[in-house]
Amino acid sequence: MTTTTTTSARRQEAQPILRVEDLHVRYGGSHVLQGVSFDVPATGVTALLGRNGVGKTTTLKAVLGLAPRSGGVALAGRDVTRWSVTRTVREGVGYVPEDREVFGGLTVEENLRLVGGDVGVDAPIVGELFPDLVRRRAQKAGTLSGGQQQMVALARVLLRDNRLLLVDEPTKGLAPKLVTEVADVLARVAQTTPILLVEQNLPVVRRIADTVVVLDAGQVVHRGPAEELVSDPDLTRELLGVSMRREARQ
Ligand SMILES: Nc1ncnc2c1ncn2[C@@H]1O[C@H](COP(=O)(O)OP(=O)(O)OP(=O)(O)O)[C@@H](O)[C@H]1O
Repeated sequence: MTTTTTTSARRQEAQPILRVEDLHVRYGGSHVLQGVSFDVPATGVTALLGRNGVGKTTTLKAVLGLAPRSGGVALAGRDVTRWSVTRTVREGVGYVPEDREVFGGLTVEENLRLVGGDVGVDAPIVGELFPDLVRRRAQKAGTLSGGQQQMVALARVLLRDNRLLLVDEPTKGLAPKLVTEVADVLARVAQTTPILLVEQNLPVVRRIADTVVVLDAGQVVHRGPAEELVSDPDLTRELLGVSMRREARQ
């Protein structure tokens, strides 16, 4: 009896927050995802990697239901494949898309109140993770730098209760200092909420990812610990077409 309880507790502990099984996406005649399967553990950062155009963004969209999908998607063991996007978001899947999509004509405060209701910038998590946004609460979001806009996009999603975050290339186009700041914010968020992260910047992957999933031509070609991949220049070259420069690895 004791053994059964222990086994069941272990099984629960080991249950992934997200399970993707044999996921397919077709856009017209183009078969973009061709049977993608992977798990996202219930803790930490899982980085979804791959060369340009292999289907990383499409995978995030298919998990949410924003891309036409077939196959299995389970959130904490529940099959969500028939759920609407709205329901999936309400059930705790937060999405930060690649293009940031802040409302440029609205202030930082107004952008956050769109999802944060009465709280907005005054929410404790904003003060804790984004003090700069609190200072800039009255500034129009369209006049913020790319990095600051990324912080608004992240803060907006974090005002909800999330069980899983899908974050698409949050450091793209940012200056090195801001890349580090965004990575640090994500690392702190991941202490409480698992993240599936599309990221091209390998030093960021090394800094914050625990696990990696590599796509190529619409299929998973590698899964494993992040450190194993990023510390192996031959493997990164083979799978991603790039390798970590020596100075970036230090
Ligand atoms: N709405 C769409 N209609 C048709 N084709 C699409 C659509 N969205 C994406 N694709 C195609 O699907 C493929 C995968 O695109 P996706 O954006 O998922 O790749 P990615 O790995 O995220 O690329 P990148 O690293 O360049 O952002 C590409 O060939 C792209 O042109």
